[in-house]
Amino acid sequence: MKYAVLGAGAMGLRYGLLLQDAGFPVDFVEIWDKSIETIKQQGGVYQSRDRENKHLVPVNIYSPEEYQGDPDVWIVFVKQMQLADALKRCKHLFNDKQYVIAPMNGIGHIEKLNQYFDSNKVLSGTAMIATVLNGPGDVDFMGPAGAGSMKVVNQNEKPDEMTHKIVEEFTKANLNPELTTNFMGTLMSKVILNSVLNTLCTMFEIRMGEFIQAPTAEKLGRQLINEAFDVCERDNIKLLNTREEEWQAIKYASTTSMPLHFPSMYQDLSKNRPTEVDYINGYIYDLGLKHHYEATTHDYLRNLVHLAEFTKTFNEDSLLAVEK
Ligand SMILES: NC(=O)C1=CN([C@@H]2O[C@H](COP(=O)(O)OP(=O)(O)OC[C@H]3O[C@@H](n4cnc5c(N)ncnc54)[C@H](OP(=O)(O)O)[C@@H]3O)[C@@H](O)[C@H]2O)C=CC1
Ligand SMILES: CC(C)(CO)C(=O)C(=O)O
Repeated sequence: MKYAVLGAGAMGLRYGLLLQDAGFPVDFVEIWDKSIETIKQQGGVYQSRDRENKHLVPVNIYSPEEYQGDPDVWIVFVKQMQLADALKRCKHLFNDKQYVIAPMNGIGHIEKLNQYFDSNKVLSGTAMIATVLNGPGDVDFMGPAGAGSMKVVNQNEKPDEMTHKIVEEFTKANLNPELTTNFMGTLMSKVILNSVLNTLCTMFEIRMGEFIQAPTAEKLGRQLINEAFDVCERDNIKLLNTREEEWQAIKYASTTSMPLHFPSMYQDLSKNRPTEVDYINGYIYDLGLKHHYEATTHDYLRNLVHLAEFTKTFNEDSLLAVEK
């Protein structure tokens, strides 16, 4: 099938380049001007693995306004905050034959996708695939070839022929997809993992492998997991994991599958950009509120991440102004 990847950042490039390498036609539709300019100018994307073997891979890249293709499947990988604008800029490109899959972190994307795609053609999922964007058009795949895995899930929880074809082609591309039929349970299991790892590693500027060695890691992690599970139970979400399994998944990712990874939230903070925390811990807190339950630890942590964002953009001049 023909794919268009919306977002040529870390994950968009990883998915698109792997599919292209497996022989499928891929176009990249990018919303970040600097990235389009750089990729066109350098004649492709620089791809490396664990910082080694950096090489140039030619790609097709367009702005939404330039693109004229009609893909079978859109793969959407932008930050949650960018999605509404990205979809608006692409709306002339969408039609009712196309499917969309968006395995982004956090929750906030589904209702936005539903403004343009019928829910029967919306797939989401989760990506346990660590990837770093060194800069525009320069992507680093973390882990050996074939590393990482993902879950694929239909919004209507009814896998059809197209779903199976997507899973088959993603398998050929080494993305290791597993099909599930529990929409919210699948998404929330990853939201919970990110609510622990992305926030805590980001604020302390540490890799996942450093976090997990901390004597307090388990206590911190389990408290967040317990609160998030309490919220999900109130919302009748049947999670894929038990509380214990969720902690073990965090432990496994941090010790075995990606210990050297700084979660993607850190990559935002370190470049002085806003994070997705409102779509992760913020989503858990807001969902709790709907059931008159306050997930206070998640709220507190969300605000700590916002404090970290603020300190990164703090301007010394404003302090001088306060002194006067
Ligand atoms: N990276 C990962 O390992 C994983 C990410 N995800 C999820 O995938 C989705 C897409 O994330 P991801 O692919 O990581 O994000 P991206 O790499 O797409 O983020 C790139 C965006 O960051 C901004 N940016 C500005 N300056 C820079 C710079 N110097 N270097 C890098 N980026 C810059 C640009 O937007 P602007 O200028 O508008 O700020 C650009 O569009 C998110 O939901 C994320 O949580 C899921 C699993 C793993
Ligand atoms: C790869 C992983 C799972 C690490 O938490 C992730 O989702 C991220 O970096 O945002």
